[in-house]
Amino acid sequence: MFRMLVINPGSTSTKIAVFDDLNPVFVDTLRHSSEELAPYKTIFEQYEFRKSVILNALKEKDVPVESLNAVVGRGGLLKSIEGGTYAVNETMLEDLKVGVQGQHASNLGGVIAYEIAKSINAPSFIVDPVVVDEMDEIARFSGMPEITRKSIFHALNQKAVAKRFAKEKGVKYEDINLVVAHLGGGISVGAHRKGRVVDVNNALDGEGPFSPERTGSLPVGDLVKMCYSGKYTLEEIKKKITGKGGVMAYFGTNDARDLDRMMKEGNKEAELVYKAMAYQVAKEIGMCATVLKGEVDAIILTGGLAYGKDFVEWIKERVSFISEVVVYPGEDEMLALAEGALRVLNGEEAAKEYK
Ligand SMILES: Nc1ncnc2c1ncn2[C@@H]1O[C@H](COP(=O)(O)OP(=O)(O)O)[C@@H](O)[C@H]1O
Ligand SMILES: CCCC(=O)OP(=O)(O)O
Repeated sequence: MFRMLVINPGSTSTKIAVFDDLNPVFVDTLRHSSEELAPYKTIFEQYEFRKSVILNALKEKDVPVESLNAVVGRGGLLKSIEGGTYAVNETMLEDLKVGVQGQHASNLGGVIAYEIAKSINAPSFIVDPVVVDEMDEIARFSGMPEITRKSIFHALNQKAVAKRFAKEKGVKYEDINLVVAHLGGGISVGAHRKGRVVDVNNALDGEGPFSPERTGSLPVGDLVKMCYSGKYTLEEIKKKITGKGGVMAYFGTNDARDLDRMMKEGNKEAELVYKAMAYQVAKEIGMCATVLKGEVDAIILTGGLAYGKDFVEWIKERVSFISEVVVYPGEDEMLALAEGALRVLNGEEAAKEYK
């Protein structure tokens, strides 16, 4: 039996779990308000805060660090790579610290996993990081030769729920076509063609629907004017797109439950913004259906926002004509991380090397 600590830092939460093989000892979601994270200027400055949250949770649950056989983290903005389980190595640590493709909480997953594992001489891994890239060549064009579209998305959960759906239907993931919408702090909508995510919006950096804390795609001319207005620094503009965009920009919160509550209290503006987010998700799903030439076996809605009953209904009413819509609220990321690490610990597969 192998005991694994699983660490999953997201933009609005740190999810942690301990598994004995695939049996959960505990699973916990620690949500972080925007005020709580506001004092940290960079993702890396959150390192001590997020690590202490994890170590405290282990203490509270009476799980000694020494009882762990491995630590696995959600991997971050590394160079684009194929999916799988990777051993954390020096090159990866450097790239996570720098954030070679940008800044996101998941950059801390591998780093914290490595540090905790090192203290007990155990191995550390990441699985299906946010830079998994299976995009078709045709999907990479932006219309400006200097800019290539990138695959940055909730790869771990999109793949995990897609495989769960296939298993429940008794078919192989590699034999079906799906559109998967991960609805979290960031939103990604991916076209899965026979086991490969052939197109997906960059969920981090200004593509796709707006989300609880991101703008998604913007009217580019207006954005350029804003950039040259002299009113904002580069860092301020970047923050307006990722972190302070979307629902956060309209209402000062990245917690969709606040939006839900405001709507139920009769706030019409909150209702419209909430509905507009669902509208944009539905449009993105429609786009992915065209990528798959209309051959869509199912649309899967997942992530924290998929707990919102109204939100799910608003999306469903626009996309149900395409195919069956299946809802897996929350995520299967913790189990997927444990499974990825266990396959290596059991010797079923070798850990991939990050170069
Ligand atoms: N019951 C719920 N109803 C509506 N939104 C919810 C609910 N539970 C969580 N959320 C929202 O889901 C978002 C976070 O999703 P999650 O997938 O956990 O994000 P991340 O991993 O990106 O931090 C937040 O905006 C949160 O408010
Ligand atoms: C970087 C892409 C994944 C992402 O946006 O995750 P969160 O929703 O957890 O921020």
